[in-house]
Amino acid sequence: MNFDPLLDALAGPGWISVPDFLPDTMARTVATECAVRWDEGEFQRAGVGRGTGLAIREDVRRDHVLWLDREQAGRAQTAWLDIIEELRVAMNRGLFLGLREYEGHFAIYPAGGFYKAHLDRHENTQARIITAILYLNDGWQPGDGGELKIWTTPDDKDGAFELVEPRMGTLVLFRAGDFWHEVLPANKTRMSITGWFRI
Ligand SMILES: O=C(O)CCC(=O)C(=O)O
Ligand SMILES: [Fe+2]
Repeated sequence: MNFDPLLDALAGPGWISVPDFLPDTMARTVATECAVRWDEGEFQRAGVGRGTGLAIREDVRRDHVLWLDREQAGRAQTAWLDIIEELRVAMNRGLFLGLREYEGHFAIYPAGGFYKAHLDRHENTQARIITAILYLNDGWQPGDGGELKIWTTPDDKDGAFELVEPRMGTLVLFRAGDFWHEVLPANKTRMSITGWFRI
């Protein structure tokens, strides 16, 4: 894969949205694996914070997550983790980010789900450097909701923003500590993989 446009965007504006980053056939198989694990009841309510500060906050976010795990990954999930690893190496080569690992989870927002405006960097740790989100919604249409609202000026939560439609195969990358973002209420079940490259 050619990651140059992604690296240029991260070095410049600091964020990018890439429609059809994953070919449809592959994105669909990832989505199917996600749906199967959901049906098997393997997801948990997502929390806010980390460690002993982790709390369920229905006023802040209403998604359910399942952490990716190479040991338990199906074929599609493994293929995704391989692409992520290639991207990690490319970012380290091109941008000298010194990223050591990736942590990611499937996320499902049932109808009515949202995630209020936030930054992806936890208090007291700088470890999450780059956020990567892959959307898995087949046939997403305006009106389905669940757009990602991202404020496009670093550290700014009031100014210019863009809305990203969570369409099957779209990838969003941004510098985790710099960009305020929010998931608008979903009107239909919304699926994705969200992950972070860490130092
Ligand atoms: O799914 C999205 O569009 C964003 C999710 C998010 O912001 C997060 O999980 O931290
Ligand atoms: Fe986030």
